[in-house]
Amino acid sequence: MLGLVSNSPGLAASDALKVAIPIGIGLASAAYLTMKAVASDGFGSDKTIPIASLREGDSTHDKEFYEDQDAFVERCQAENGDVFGVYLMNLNQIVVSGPLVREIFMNEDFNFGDSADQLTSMRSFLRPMTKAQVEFDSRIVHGLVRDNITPHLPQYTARIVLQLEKNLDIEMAKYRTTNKREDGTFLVEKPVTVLQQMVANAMATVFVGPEIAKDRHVIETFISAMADLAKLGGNGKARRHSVWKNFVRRTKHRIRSPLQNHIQILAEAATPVVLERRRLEKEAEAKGEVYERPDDIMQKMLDSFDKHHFVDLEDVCGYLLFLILASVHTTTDTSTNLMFYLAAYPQYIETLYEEQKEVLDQIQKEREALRQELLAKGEAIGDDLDPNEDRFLSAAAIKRMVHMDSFVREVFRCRAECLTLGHRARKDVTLSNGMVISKGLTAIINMKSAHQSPNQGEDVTEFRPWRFVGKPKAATKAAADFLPFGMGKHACPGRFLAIQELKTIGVLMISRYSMLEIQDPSKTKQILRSRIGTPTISGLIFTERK
Ligand code: HEM
Repeated sequence: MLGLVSNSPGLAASDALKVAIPIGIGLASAAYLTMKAVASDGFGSDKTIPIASLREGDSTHDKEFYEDQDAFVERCQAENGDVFGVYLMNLNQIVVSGPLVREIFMNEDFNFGDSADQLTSMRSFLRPMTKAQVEFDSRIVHGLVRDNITPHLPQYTARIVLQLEKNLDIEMAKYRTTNKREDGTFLVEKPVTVLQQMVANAMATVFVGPEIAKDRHVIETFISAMADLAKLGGNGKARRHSVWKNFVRRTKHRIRSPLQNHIQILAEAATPVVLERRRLEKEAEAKGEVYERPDDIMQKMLDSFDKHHFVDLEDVCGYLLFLILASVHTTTDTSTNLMFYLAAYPQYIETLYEEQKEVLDQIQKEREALRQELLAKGEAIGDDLDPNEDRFLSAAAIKRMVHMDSFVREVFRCRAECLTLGHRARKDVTLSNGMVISKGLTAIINMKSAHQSPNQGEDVTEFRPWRFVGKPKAATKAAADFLPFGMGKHACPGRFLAIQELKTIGVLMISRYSMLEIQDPSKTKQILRSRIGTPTISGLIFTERK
């Protein structure tokens, strides 16, 4: 298998030629497609789908939407019902609301990736991730997460917590000294940079293992790959589909996607580690000993190399980088947002702090009782009951923190964009209400109809962090009433890891800081509703817990 560790195949000059020819053809097709889009009404064959009226003076719905998403969606739904057309992001899209939302997620003829690609040319960016040119629909990465991470999460927790804790302390120490204020508090101008280091290091130890995760170049490349992805998503600016921009991006990516550099850096760092692992495996075999396989996703991928038809180590690194992008970008962004919610609603911090103390006290008591039981029977106390680990943040302890779980779920519920998670139709699809969404159109989800439905309880427009306490509504439960992770077969397989990390980050923060404040409170509303990938526009002030 190691023979497959190749020299990286950076693009040769001849590849530029391969791109030059399509440029001419591409220019002509771009012009043709633009004309075509303008010429047709573009909302498909079903004329019973109402089109939302335009505000006086507007030629599209963008301005009204970006001014006040809630008011826009409310007006359109009141005027048109659950399904209506909008001209948004330079695309004709069909908004789907209420119970019909489920049909979009559950029908394989709608595709989330197709829609994301239409807006961002994401697939040409990601293409170097797979040398085998496996189709994006292959679900290899879905399976890797579902089979290797989710069921074994408790095994990875100690490593994750250690990395989160260590990197939180390292990053905060920088600000504590340089940004100390007279009242003893200190300012972190860009909290996202703290969270980036925490999350990238924690994810790295699970995906590529502790040896590679120690390499600063690797962590830096993960963080900069994330920035490249955020750039593709528009860095929080108003999204706008552009045939021309897509054409230019795809052409550039075909010459060289920025992802290629990141993959090469990872492959270079991984090569000696894989060689050493291979050596140890052979050595163990020769001695007739059992080789203790390192417990990380890279090893699992190497062990299933043939099953997944990987081509070489660089190919494996491509998939790993995709997993890093899917996990680090989303989790960093959401945990940063979580910090701002803690700052905007400081009245809830003490309840969360009390909860963690109670849960850890309880676990300590239970472990002590087990130790006493063993002693009474004259049996030895194993390492698993080491008293030094009684107050460790285990997966079980994090699970018991139901207020933190509810807080995190409420952050997701309140933050969600009103219209998002577009799914493009691969063929004409008839909904159960008889309406037909034509092939090529994007069904965009009315999240407000799900997240602010009366089924969510009282004051659905308000942030009520204990809304889900005592209810069967864990933050991992992807369903029609909770859609940040999608739902159905394609629901995010990484949500169990993501939620556990988010809760841990919340717990670590409030165990060290009794108060977080938004440096510029005038930006609070904008920050709390910011779209994923939006740069944060205010710092945070931290008060250390006495
Ligand atoms: C706050 C964190 C996260 C959010 C909000 C999030 C959200 C999503 C969403 C909306 C989808 C698309 C669902 C659909 O197609 O309808 C998705 C897919 C996916 N996510 Fe996540 N995700 C997060 C964290 C993670 C993590 C930590 C991992 C990896 C461990 C991960 C791995 C994936 C993969 C592999 C897919 C593709 C699934 C498929 O195509 O079947 N995500 N995620």
